[in-house]
Amino acid sequence: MLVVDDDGANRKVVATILGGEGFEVAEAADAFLALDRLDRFHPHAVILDIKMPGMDGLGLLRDWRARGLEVPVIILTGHGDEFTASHCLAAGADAFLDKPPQRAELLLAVQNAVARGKLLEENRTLKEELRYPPLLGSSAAMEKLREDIARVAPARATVLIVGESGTGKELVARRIHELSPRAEKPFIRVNCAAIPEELIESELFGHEKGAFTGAVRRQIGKFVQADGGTIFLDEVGDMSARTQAKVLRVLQDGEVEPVGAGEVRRVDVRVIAATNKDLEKEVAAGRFREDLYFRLSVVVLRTPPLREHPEDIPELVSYFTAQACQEYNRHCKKWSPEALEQLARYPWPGNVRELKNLVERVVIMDLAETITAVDLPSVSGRGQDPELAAVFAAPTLAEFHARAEREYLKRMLERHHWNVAATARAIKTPRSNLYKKIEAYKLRREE
Ligand SMILES: Nc1ncnc2c1ncn2[C@@H]1O[C@H](COP(=O)(O)OP(=O)(O)OP(=O)(O)O)[C@@H](O)[C@H]1O
Repeated sequence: MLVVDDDGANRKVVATILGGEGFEVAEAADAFLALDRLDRFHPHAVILDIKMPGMDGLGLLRDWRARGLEVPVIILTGHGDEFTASHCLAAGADAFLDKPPQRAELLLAVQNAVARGKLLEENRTLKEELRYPPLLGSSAAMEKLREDIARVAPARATVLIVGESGTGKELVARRIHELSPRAEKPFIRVNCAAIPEELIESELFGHEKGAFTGAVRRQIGKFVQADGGTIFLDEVGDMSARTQAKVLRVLQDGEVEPVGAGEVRRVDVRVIAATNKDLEKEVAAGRFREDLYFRLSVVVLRTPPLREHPEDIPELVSYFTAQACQEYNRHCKKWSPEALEQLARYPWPGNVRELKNLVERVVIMDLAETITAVDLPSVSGRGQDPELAAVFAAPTLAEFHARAEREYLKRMLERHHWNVAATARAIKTPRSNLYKKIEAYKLRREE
């Protein structure tokens, strides 16, 4: 349990009750320490006071929830009224108790919170597994990458991961963290390209309340959140010169300066950066600081584009198919050898991400049990499907119906190897009707 209260005597009361029941209790006297304890101890629940100097309990709770921290929170306050209670519950508190806490009431709230926390944790593990699959691929290129990851993980060295979009740079960063001595500490990802220029500095380094217009609350920066752990700067090539200078300072001196704070704080953070830009070119063009580039690129790992290791496609496809079938509740599907060959010939400009999306689309469409090359028009013509384009180019509705029907029948017949009886059965139309349509649309088997 984590007890957050600026009043030491109150903390002791709660800690004594909980300690007496065998709970392990950590304490924090303010919002900053609370975050630190949260990271360090991963408590099963937090007992939080509202009135505290600096950031109050409600602000802290909102901040945690906004960042996706789901730890159960029990609010304890001496100023309990309905208005505050409804605010706390709306902000994501699990329970709201008056001070001084009644032993039985407190224990019941804690037990409920712990039960909910366990469910959350199970849920999170499942979700994480869904979101962060293992780094797949047994090709020589992927084996080499895995070896490099294992080699650099234990050191504190900064790592720069370069590679095209969708090649698994984030997965690599997570693996490095997981295999490092920091694995139990936070892994914080910042997508430098997704944050507006004027916000990135306070996002990374935090800001004081009132530091600029709109800074209504104090914000703890990502570098501080990552203290003891790893920060992953994704799309690092997209940082402004000003932010680059500040990041350089953290790398050189381990110091961060929240916007408007006027003082620095020391952090111990391992930096992993990733980019799909050619950073050397960016340096040459004067858009990226050379000194920062040298600092970041102590170790460089390259994630290979999928077209360089097409032999991994069957393994990836089988993993993503099983995953999608489970997620969308579909029967498990197989891929025909021809379909897999077709995938191997495609150049995959969007790499593994594109492959994963294609597999998901095919699974959702819920075609036959075996997926054949016919089901993959988008990869056979580099994303173009002229037949379908022709259907949608129909000038009238009647013409659209006709073209769509023709195309549909043609594909269904091909899927059933032009066995008219089987096709008719599959699409639930009389065989005679199908023969008529084949005549009318002049459908012929292509050899
Ligand atoms: N080797 C791999 N094994 C399993 N999944 C992978 C692999 N490579 C990529 N993926 C999956 O492909 C998707 C894209 O991966 P990721 O986000 O790590 O790519 P990225 O290189 O960081 O892309 P971007 O540069 O666009 O951010 C994710 O869903 C990831 O799980």
